[in-house]
Amino acid sequence: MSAVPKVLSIAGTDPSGGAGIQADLKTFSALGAYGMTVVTALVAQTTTGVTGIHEVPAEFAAQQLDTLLTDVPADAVKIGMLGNAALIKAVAAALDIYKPAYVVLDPVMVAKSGDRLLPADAVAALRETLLPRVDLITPNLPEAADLLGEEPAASLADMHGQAQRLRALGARQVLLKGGHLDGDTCVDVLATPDGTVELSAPRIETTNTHGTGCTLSSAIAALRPRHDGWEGAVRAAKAYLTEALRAADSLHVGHGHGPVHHFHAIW
Ligand SMILES: Nc1ncnc2c1ncn2[C@@H]1O[C@H](COP(=O)(O)OP(=O)(O)OP(=O)(O)O)[C@@H](O)[C@H]1O
Ligand SMILES: Cc1ncc(CO)c(N)n1
Repeated sequence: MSAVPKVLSIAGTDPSGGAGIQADLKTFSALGAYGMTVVTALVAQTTTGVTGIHEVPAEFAAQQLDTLLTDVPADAVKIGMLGNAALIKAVAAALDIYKPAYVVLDPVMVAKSGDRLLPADAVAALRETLLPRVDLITPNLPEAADLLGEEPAASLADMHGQAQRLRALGARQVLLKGGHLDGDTCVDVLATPDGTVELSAPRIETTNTHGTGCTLSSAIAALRPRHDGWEGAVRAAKAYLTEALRAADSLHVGHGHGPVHHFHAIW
């Protein structure tokens, strides 16, 4: 077997364990990767919403990155909640220094509960500073609309157009997630330099959707070192997420949108 990939999540916390850095670590472990973390923000949140955010000073996020990456290089990096423009710039600077092979950016802006996790005035920093430095971005429909300054896509045809326009902004690969559209299937659009493909999965009927975006982006980061290209890693990650949504059926956590379940074995 090839060496175990060491995968870093740079993200905020979720004490309920369903989203954020906790979801990322569970995903890494379930997929056989070695997980590492740099926390950007402590978030008081659960399945029902966010009650407070305590951001880490950008210099201290940089110190965590330097301390970690000088000892343990990451084979892949997933970036989630960053919270403000200073944190965005600190992460961009670390990418320039340490040059990890694979970087996935989930441009987290708003939690499923509707609470903002990135102020509107920091979206430009994300677009201009980070987007050109990463390999893949994984926006949902409202996030793509915010990055482009357009209305959210209302159809698959709109999604194709927006995925292409996000590439034109400098993102090398774009996975535009269609979970927010209606229908029996959840279709995401992957735009790469080779063209645009639709990735479809059955829509699981469940209210346990807390952490779907975090799980998908960290699964892609964990799987990318084991695949030849982005499309294979993204397809495998989406299959994993669909199983985690199915497994959430036996999980009863909280009074809001329950988390997906990273079921892999019973010992
Ligand atoms: N009910 C469902 N069944 C199957 N797949 C789903 C379902 N809901 C979302 N997905 C898939 O989950 C992934 C995340 O999609 P979504 O658009 O919900 O992301 P998100 O809004 O960023 O999530 P989050 O709220 O965690 O930030 C996509 O691949 C989407 O197609
Ligand atoms: C910290 C964190 N990151 C991402 C999400 C996804 O919405 C969340 N709820 N919390």
